[in-house]
Amino acid sequence: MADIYTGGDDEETIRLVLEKGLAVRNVPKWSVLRLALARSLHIATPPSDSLDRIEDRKNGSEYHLEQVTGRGLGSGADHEPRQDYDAAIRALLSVYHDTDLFADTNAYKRLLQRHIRRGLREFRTGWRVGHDFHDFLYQELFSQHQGSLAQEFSLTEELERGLTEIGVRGEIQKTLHGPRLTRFQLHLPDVNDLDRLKRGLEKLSFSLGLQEQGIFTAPTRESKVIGLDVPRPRDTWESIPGSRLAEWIASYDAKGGLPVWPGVDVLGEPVMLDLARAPHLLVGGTTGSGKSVCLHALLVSLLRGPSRDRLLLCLIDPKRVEFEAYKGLRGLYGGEVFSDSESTLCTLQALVDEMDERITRLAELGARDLAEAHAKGVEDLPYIAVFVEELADLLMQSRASEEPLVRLAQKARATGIHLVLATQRPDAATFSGLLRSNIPARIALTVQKASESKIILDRTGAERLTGMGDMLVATGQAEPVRVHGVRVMADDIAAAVTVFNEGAQ
Ligand SMILES: Nc1ncnc2c1ncn2[C@@H]1O[C@H](COP(=O)(O)OP(=O)(O)OP(=O)(O)O)[C@@H](O)[C@H]1O
Repeated sequence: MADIYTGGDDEETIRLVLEKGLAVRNVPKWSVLRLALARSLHIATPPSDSLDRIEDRKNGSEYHLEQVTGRGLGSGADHEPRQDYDAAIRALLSVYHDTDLFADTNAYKRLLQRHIRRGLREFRTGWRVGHDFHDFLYQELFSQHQGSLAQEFSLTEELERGLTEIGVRGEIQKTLHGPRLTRFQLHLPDVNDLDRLKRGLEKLSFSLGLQEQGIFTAPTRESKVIGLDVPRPRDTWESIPGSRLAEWIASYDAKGGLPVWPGVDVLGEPVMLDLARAPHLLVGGTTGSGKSVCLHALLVSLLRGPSRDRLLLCLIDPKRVEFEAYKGLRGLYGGEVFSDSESTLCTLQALVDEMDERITRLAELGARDLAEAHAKGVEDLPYIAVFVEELADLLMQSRASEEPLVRLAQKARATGIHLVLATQRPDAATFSGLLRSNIPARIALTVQKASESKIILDRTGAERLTGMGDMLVATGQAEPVRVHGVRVMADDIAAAVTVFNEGAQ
């Protein structure tokens, strides 16, 4: 009898990882199972027992402990290297689950299977074919490492040398560490040094070997002191786990509205924006920049947020992959995730009708907006947050969808209907003038060209971000804020959906 079972979706993930991710031949499938186990053990909370249910057994497979943990291997062979890690893995899981799994082999196998299936699910939801799998795994497994003192020291020295090279005389007064960047507070005795510094930023990045990632300046309150945000090597980055969202929401006291937390600022403080005030948002970034993870952070914020009992989500996903995890949500507008162009167009038109009805209703109530209607005790008008996963695909499939989108962007603000439009192709055809002028809030993840940054933010800069959820968040007129995104994973989404559904019962 086999020890570990997988489903059809697990097997498909294993196949993709081997063929497209690791790009290797003749490597056994169970080596991916081992990677999946390592991935799952990096998550602090135990895998859920719902992972015991295997939907598609027919296309699944079976594995033995000999393959996965090497049980029994090498024990008798004289000169072969020992490859039996079973006791080590059993010990690891015993500590993780705080139970003696040496005394209960069935429980051991069950937990091992849960971990492996959770790890595979993380690969499925976190990694996309076409993205670098090694990079993905590296980030997943090693991103929590802190920078050493020696690294910090050498970065300071290199920066001082680079500043001299571009002719800037400055003194580093303070060094502050954020999750990915180090902020150097630089005192410039001569104001002309500021011009030299700004002109020389590209050379300075080059001198520090930062390639396309840039050094950004940040104003400070002190006279003649400027902040220089310098990216650190990737293995010193601190990832921002999805569990932080629940903490931030719990300590948020204001009632109502649609607060969302895309991530933390350069120094690690949470950054919030209220979608109800935004009132519509564009999220742009090249493929692999972290757009989908960012959308999940916004969605999880809403599902756990203060208006969760008055919220409908309208999810439109022409790619059909990103919003799978929300299919069981009770608060889905229209009861489904929309993907084909016909039903999407109908839905957008229905939203325009809903908006018009709400405008009349608000006028009758004497309320200026939905928040005022709620304050007057109106119960039957929930907020509706409309998420479009890929605006460019939607418009390519159905140009007619633009008209209802523009009408919503122009007039839906007061009625509590808010748009979040995401695209990996921020160009003038996708984000047309009419949408641009009515979608004031923007999030730019890393883009390839400065011109794309200008389309999203009306300024350059996003082409010099560090990728993987690094973003510039602009609301209204204020300067964009640099934000490192929350790393939301499948478990965070599943937990938020459960919290929401329990409240909706
Ligand atoms: N906030 C984050 N912290 C750490 N890593 C991240 C973060 N956001 C994204 N990543 C990494 O970047 C990868 C790509 O993210 P994501 O799938 O969201 O990109 P995308 O822009 O939606 O790509 P595509 O447009 O191809 O779907 C993730 O698998 C993850 O490894």
